[in-house]
Amino acid sequence: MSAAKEARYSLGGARSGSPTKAASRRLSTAADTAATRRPASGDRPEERVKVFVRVRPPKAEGETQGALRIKPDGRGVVVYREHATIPSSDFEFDRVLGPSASQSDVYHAAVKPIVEDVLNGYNGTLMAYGQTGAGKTYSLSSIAADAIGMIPRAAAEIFSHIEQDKVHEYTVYMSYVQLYMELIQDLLRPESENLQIRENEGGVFVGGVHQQEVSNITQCLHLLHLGDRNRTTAFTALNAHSSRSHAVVMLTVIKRRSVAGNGDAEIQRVKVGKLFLVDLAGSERLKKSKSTGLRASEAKSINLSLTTLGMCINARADPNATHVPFRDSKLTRLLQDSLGGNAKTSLLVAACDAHEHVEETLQSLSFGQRAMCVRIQAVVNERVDYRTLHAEMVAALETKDRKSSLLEATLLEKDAQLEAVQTRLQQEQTDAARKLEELQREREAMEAERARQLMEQQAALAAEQAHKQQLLAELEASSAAAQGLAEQHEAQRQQLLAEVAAQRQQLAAAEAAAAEAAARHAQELEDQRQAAAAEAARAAAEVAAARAAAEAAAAEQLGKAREELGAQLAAAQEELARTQQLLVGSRAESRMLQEHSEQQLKDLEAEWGGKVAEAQAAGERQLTAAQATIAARDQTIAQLQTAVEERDGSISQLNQAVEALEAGKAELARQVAALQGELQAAHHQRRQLEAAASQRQREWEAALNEERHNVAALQTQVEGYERSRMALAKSFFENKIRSDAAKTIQRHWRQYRLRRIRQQQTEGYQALTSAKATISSLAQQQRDLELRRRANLAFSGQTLVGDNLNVLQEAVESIVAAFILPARDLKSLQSIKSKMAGGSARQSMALHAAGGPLGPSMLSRTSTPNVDLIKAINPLAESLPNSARSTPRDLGADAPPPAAPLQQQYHAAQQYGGQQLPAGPALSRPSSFGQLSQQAQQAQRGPVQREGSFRAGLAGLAGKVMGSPMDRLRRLSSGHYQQQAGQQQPRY
Ligand SMILES: Nc1ncnc2c1ncn2[C@@H]1O[C@H](COP(=O)(O)OP(=O)(O)OP(=O)(O)O)[C@@H](O)[C@H]1O
Repeated sequence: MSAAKEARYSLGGARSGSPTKAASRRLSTAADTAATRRPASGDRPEERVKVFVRVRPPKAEGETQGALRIKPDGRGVVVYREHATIPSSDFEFDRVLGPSASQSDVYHAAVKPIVEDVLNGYNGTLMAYGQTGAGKTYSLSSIAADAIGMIPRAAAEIFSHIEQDKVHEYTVYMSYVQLYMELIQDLLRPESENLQIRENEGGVFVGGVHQQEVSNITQCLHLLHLGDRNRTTAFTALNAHSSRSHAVVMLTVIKRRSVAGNGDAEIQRVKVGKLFLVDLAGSERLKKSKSTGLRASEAKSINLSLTTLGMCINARADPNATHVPFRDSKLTRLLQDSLGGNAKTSLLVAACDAHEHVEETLQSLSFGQRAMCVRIQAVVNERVDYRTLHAEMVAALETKDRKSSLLEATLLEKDAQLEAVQTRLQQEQTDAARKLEELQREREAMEAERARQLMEQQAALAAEQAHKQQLLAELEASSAAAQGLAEQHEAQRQQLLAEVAAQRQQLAAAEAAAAEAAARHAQELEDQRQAAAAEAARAAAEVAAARAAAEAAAAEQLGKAREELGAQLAAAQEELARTQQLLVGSRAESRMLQEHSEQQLKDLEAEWGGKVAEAQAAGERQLTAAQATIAARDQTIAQLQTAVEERDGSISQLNQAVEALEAGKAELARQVAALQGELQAAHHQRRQLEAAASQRQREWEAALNEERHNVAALQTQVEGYERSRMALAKSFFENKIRSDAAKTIQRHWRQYRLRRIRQQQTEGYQALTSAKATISSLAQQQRDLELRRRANLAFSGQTLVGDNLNVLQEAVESIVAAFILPARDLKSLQSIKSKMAGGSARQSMALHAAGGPLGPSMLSRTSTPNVDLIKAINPLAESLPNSARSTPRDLGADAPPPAAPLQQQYHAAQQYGGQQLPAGPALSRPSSFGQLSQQAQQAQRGPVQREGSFRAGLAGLAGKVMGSPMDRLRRLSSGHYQQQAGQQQPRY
C-alpha cells in the first residue's frame, strides 16, 4: 500500500495524539503517583496499560527453581533473592500466569479483549517484554500445533469474527517488520532494508512498508512463516534461537458499513482498527550471553532501545514528566501511538523462575509494574469520507473492473481449457467407446471361444466319460466275467482240489499201496537184487576169482612164459647175442623163434582170453539178467513215478490254471484299479479342467468386471468433467451476470455521482455568484452611501450625517432583507404581476394616457429602451417574471440578483434620459422615465435641495425595500411614489 493509502488507513484523524504537555497534565490529575507506581484501585482497567506476567517452565539444566512464587489470587508474584538485603519483593499485575498456563490461557487473558477492541475500530497493541530466552517469541509467534502463539490466534479470531459478521465488509492487511540495529526491515519484502518512520495527521507509520491484503488465516500463517524465516536470530549462551531484533506484526482491519445518508445518498462508515503484535528482543547481559563481536553489537543496540522504551514508559507513567523521549530510538518512535495513549495496550512480561536470572526477572517485573501506570485514552477510528469514499469506490470499481476483466480473461481461458477438456473428453469418450466396443468384441470373442472350449471340453469330457463308462462297463463286464471265471475257476479249482485231494488220497493210498508194493517189490527186488547182487557178487567173485585165477594162471603162465620167454628171450638174446655172432643164419631162426614165441603167446592169450571172455560173458549174462530184472523193477517204479508225476503235473497244471486265473483276476483287478485310477485321474483332470475353466471364467469375469469398472470410472470421469464443465459454464455465466451487473451498477453510480457533483457544483456556483453579487452590491451600495455620507457631511453637517447613516443602515438592512425575501412573497409578486399584466391592461393604458407613472406591467409592454432601462435600474423587476422556484432550499440558487447600485441607476437614467431627467426626489426608486429625469435634475440642484432629494430618495428606497413586495408592487402600480413625493416627507 502506498504511503498515501497508509496515511488514509492510519488513525484516520481520530487519534488522540502523542503525549503532549496537555496530555501529561491530564495524566497528572489521575490518582496514581510516581511514588507508588501502582495503578489506583479506583481506575477502570481500560484506562491504563494492562500487564500480564507469564512464567515459563524451567529448563532441564542450569536453572534452580524457587525464585518466584505466584500468589493464589493469580495476580501477585513474589520474587526471592538469596543473599540480598531485601530478600523478597512483591508485585501485583493484572494476571500472573504460571508455568502450567497454556497458550490458550494467555490468549484469553491478554489478547482476546484487544482483538475485540480492534474489531471495533480501536488500535490495539500487545508487547512481549522480558529477558532473553524467557519465552516471548514462543508466546507470540509459535506455530507448533500444540502451542499456537498469540499472533496466529489473534488472526484466527479476526477471520472467525469476519466470517460471522454479515453486516460489515472487512478488509484485512498484514505487514511484518523487524527493527534490527536501528534499521527497519520489511520482513515480507526483505530487500526493503531501511524503511523510514513517518508521521501524518493519522499517526506514526512505516513509510513504504508492504501491506499484504489477507483474507484467511492460512495466508496470515504463510506470511508469518515467511517473516519468521527472514527474521534475524542467532545462537547465544542463553537461547539457541535468540531473536536479535524487535519484530512487529501489524494487522489492519478496515470495517465498512453502508448507511443511508441525507437524501438518497448512501454513505459508508469506515472503522479502522490496527493490531500491533510486538515481539521485543530480549534484554541480555553480555557476560551471561557471552556475546562477542556482532552479537555484542546487537545486544548493545537491543539494550539501548529497550532502555529508551523504559524511559518512555517512565515518562508516560510519571504525571509530572514534561517530555517523553519517543524520538530517542526507532523502537519507541514506532510504538509512539501504542505508548502514547491511543491504543488498547497490553504488556506480556515473560519471566523465568530461576535463581540464576532473578536480577533480570526483577528488572522485567519492575518494568511491567511501571507500565501499569501508563494511561490510555483510545478512541474509535471511525470516519465518513465522501471524497475518499468516492476515490476508494472508484479505485474499488477499477479493481473490480480489472478483476472482472481478469475474471473474464480467466473465464475465456477456462472456456478454452474447458473446450480443450471437452475435446479431450470427447476424444477420450470416443476412445473409451471404441475401447469398450473392442472390449465388448474381445469379450464376446472370448466368451465364444470360452463357450467353444467349454463345449469342446464338455464334449471331450462326455466322450471321455462315455469311453470311461464303456471301459467301466467293459471292466465291470470283464470283472463280472472274471468274477464268473474266477468263480468257475474257483469251483473247478475246488473241484480239482477235491479231485486232487481225492486223487491225492487215492494217490496217497496208491502211493501207499505202491509204496508198500514198491517197498515190497523193492524189498523183493532188493532181495532179488541182493540175491542177484550176491549171485552177481558171487559170480563176479567167481568170475573175479576165475578171472583172478585165470589172470593169476595166465599171469603166472604169462609170467612163466614171460619168464621163459624172457629166459628164452634172454637165452635167445643170449643166443642171439651168441648167435649174433652167428648172425646171418641165426636171425631167421631168432625171428622164427620170436614169431613162434609170439604165436605161442598169442595162442596162450587167445586160449586164456576165451576162457576169461567166457567167464566174463557168463557173469555178464548173469549181471545183465539181474540188471534186466532190476531194470524191469525200475521201469515199474519209473512208471509209477511217471504216473505220480503226471498226477503232480496235472495238479501243478491245475494250480497253474488257478494261478493263471488268480493272475488274470489280479490283472483284472489291477486293470480295474488302473481303470479306476484312470477314471479318478480323468475325474481329477476333469475337475482340474473345470477348475481351470471356472478359474479362467472367473479371470475373464474379473477382467470383464475390471473393464466394466474402468468403463464406469471413465463414465464417472466423463460425468465429472461434464459436471465441472457445467459448473464452470454456470460460474462463467454467473460471473458474467455479476460482472455485467457490476458494470451497470458502476455506470449508474458514475452517472449518479457525476450528476450529483454537477448539481452540487451548479448549486455552489449559483450560491457563490449570488453571494458575490450580494456582497459586491452591498459593497457598492456601501461605497455609494459612504460617498453620500461624505457629501452629506460636507453639506449638512454632523447631525444630518448621523441621521443619514441611520437611514443608510436601515436601507442596507432593508436591502439585505429584500434579498432574503421568502419565496412565498416572490411567488405572490409574480402572480400579482401576471394578474396585473393580464387583467389591468385597460387601467394601465388609461394611466399611460394620463401621463401617469409606468408600473412594471406597463413597462413590460413598452418599447425596448424602456424595458432595458427598467432592467438596468432594477434587476429585481427583471428577475421577477423568471422566478419559478418556490422552495426555501432553492432560494439561494434562484434568488433574484440584488438591485443595481444607485449610481448605476443614476447613470443609466442619464444615459437613457439625457437632459430630460425630471425633477423629483433625488435617487429614489424611479418608476418612470420622467421620474428619473426629475431625479437627475434634482441632483444637479444645490446641496440643500439635493440633500432633500437624497433624503426623499432614500426614504423612497427604504420604503420600497422595507415594505412587503405586495406593498411595493402596489405602490409601483398606483403611482404611490409621486403622491408620496408631492404630499409628504418620507418617514425615516
Ligand atoms: N511457556 C513455555 N512453555 C514451554 N517452552 C517454553 C515456554 N516459553 C519458552 N519456552 C522455550 O524456551 C526457549 C526460549 O524461548 P523463546 O525463544 O521464545 O525466548 P525469547 O524470550 O523469545 O528469547 P529471545 O529474546 O532471545 O528471542 C524455547 O525453546 C521455547 O520453546
